[in-house]
Amino acid sequence: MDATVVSSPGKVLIAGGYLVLDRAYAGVVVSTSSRFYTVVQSSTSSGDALITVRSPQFLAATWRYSVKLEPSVLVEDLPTNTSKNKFVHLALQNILALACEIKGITHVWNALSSAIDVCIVGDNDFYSQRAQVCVSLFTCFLALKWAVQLETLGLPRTLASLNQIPPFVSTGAPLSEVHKTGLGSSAALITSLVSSLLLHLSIIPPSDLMENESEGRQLVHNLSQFVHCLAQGKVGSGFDVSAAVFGSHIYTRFEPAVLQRLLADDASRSQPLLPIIHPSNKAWNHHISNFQLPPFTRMMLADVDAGSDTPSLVGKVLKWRKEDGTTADALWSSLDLLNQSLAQTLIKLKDLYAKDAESYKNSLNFLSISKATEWLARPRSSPVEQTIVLTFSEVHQISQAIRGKMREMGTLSGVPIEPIEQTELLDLCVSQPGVIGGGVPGAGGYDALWLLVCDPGHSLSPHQQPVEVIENVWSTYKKLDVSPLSAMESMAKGARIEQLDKIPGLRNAVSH
Ligand SMILES: Nc1ncnc2c1ncn2[C@@H]1O[C@H](COP(=O)(O)OP(=O)(O)O)[C@@H](O)[C@H]1O
Ligand SMILES: C[C@@](O)(CCOP(=O)(O)OP(=O)(O)O)CC(=O)O
Repeated sequence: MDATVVSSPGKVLIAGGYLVLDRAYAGVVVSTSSRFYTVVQSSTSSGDALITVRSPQFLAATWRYSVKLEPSVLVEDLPTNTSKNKFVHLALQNILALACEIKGITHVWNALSSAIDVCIVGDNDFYSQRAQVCVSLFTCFLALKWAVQLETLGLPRTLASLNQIPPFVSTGAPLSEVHKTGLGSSAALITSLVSSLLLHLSIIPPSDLMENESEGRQLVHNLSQFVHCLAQGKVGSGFDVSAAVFGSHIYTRFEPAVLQRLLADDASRSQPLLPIIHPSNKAWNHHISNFQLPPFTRMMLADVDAGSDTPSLVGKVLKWRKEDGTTADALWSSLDLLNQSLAQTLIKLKDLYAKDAESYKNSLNFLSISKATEWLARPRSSPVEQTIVLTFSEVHQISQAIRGKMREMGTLSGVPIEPIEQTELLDLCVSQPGVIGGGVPGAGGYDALWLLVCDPGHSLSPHQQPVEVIENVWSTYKKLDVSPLSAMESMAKGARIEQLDKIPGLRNAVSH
């Protein structure tokens, strides 16, 4: 039987951090070209395990499970497992339980008539190369591979250097020690695991993952959100899982009450899943509205420092919001206006391109070689081009205003949302030619930054492309350690069925 392969993208919340936790406010999430891949195959190995899950990029990352379907579904770690993976285990338990409820025990037994091997790999972007240098002596030794590639061999910290690293490279560390870059590894992993197994067990048809709005995709969403909340032990806004399922969009969260009974009952597993997880359950009131970055622009991401602990930032901001409701409400309202106008102005650019591609490209050539503060200095020769330049300039101003409000949130709540070190770096970046805007993604902190730059797709000689200008700023920046990520926006909308041999390096990674 052929392998069943599904990939799911990572995420960057470019606007709406903290606000998106409240259903009254929507966030703008961009899905990334960097993805998690789950490959399900029949297994030739015999033994007690019905399901073997492997993550070959990590040390000691094989988990073997026995499965009972009667009297109730029970997936158990084999005693020989040397580590546990709560996310994977909970996913398997609940996927099989839901599958039995939908298609019956006999169907699931037949689908599992031979043991299965599940292999999970993530694009290199999900894990920081730099962090490996310091996590442990052992990984220090192994990380020399990376250091040798990127520094000792004189390779600059650029996108071209990243491209020279083999796909799905081994991190040389156990999962527990690896430093994540904030692209949402667990959400992308759970979504690709849930989708691939629901497909493999014939619970959803492949056609459902080829469409954006199918019942199967909604089922994947609801089950992935549940498993993710259960594994994380908390209900976040869910924008990360939503991006992994649906791709870039404007996200309004679901009311957490929809999962309350299931989460409370998990230990006894006495509740049926289907009435709650089924797409027809109206209590799932999340809202997904279409969004995509404008043509000929590129999102650039940098992994900045040692990272921030999102839950502790969230706790402090929400505590302050409760204590100073009036100030917070005013801030939330003004920030939301800016967030929504950022989304709509970016969408407007897509429409302007659709109306007059030539004027759009002409404008982009000009924008690419001048700083945003100079874009309106001289009027353009045609009114259409003037409108396009004006609209790009609006995006710049709105994104700068959002940064200002996020800094205000940080100051008022005593949380380093855009700490001064990040402000200095971002100010330097957004003052470069061709840079439209940027900020700290999600909860902010020290760990990452995003930029939107013009990407005209042809040489601007004698000028550098904005992407190159930024790579240069990052690789020569001294005050912080800044590494680019190779991710850009994913044009594919969320979870996607893949062919094993069409993804460079995937078959090789899976066969290790
Ligand atoms: N490649 C992988 N293979 C298996 N499990 C993984 C992998 N990457 C992440 N995980 C699971 O996700 C967990 C990390 O979740 P979390 O700390 O919420 O990360 P994130 O913030 O990236 O979503 C890990 O402990 C592990 O259980
Ligand atoms: C604060 C938030 O609104 C956004 C956090 O976004 P991040 O992208 O910073 O999240 P992590 O993946 O956990 O690092 C919390 C939420 O929406 O759940």
